[in-house]
Amino acid sequence: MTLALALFQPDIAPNAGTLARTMACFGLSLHIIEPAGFPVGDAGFRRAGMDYLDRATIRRHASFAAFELWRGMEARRLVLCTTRGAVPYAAFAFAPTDVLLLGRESAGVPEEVHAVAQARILVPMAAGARSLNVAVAGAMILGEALRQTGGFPD
Ligand SMILES: C[S@@+](CC[C@H](N)C(=O)[O-])C[C@H]1O[C@@H](n2cnc3c(N)ncnc32)[C@H](O)[C@@H]1O
Repeated sequence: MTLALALFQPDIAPNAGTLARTMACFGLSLHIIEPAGFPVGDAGFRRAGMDYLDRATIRRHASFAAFELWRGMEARRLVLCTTRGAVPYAAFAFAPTDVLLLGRESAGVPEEVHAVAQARILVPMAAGARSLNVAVAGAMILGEALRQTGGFPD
């Protein structure tokens, strides 16, 4: 089993496409928790994902409950990436089977999802900065998780 990335009800198709491409480049799977703010096959999603989408492993979950069912079966830890996180991501000890959850662009994740996560991590930012673009935050955190767990392809 390898690291996975999940998007909670993503709003912006090109961000999701960018992350689908990123995951395809590392041979990892992307999980999309519905409802997304764009249809399957959205042009912006395809433009950002380019031909990498042909080799991307993307799994859509109908709801957070359905995602949780899958996660339970795989016995993966849920690591929430959040601007309200307590642990700076580089100081966090990632496991090779973690699923890294990113919130929606407009609103992050609801309280109940915050509460379910086994860990909450953040990319520290300068005072006054609200948040990073979700694809940038995801790429930074994924890179550190891959580095720590030896997950980069040879
Ligand atoms: C544009 S941000 C969401 C901003 C939203 N207003 C909020 O309060 O969460 C979209 C997602 O990117 C991730 N993100 C953005 N900046 C981050 C940071 N500095 N540390 C960790 N995750 C971050 C989080 O998963 C966040 O839910």
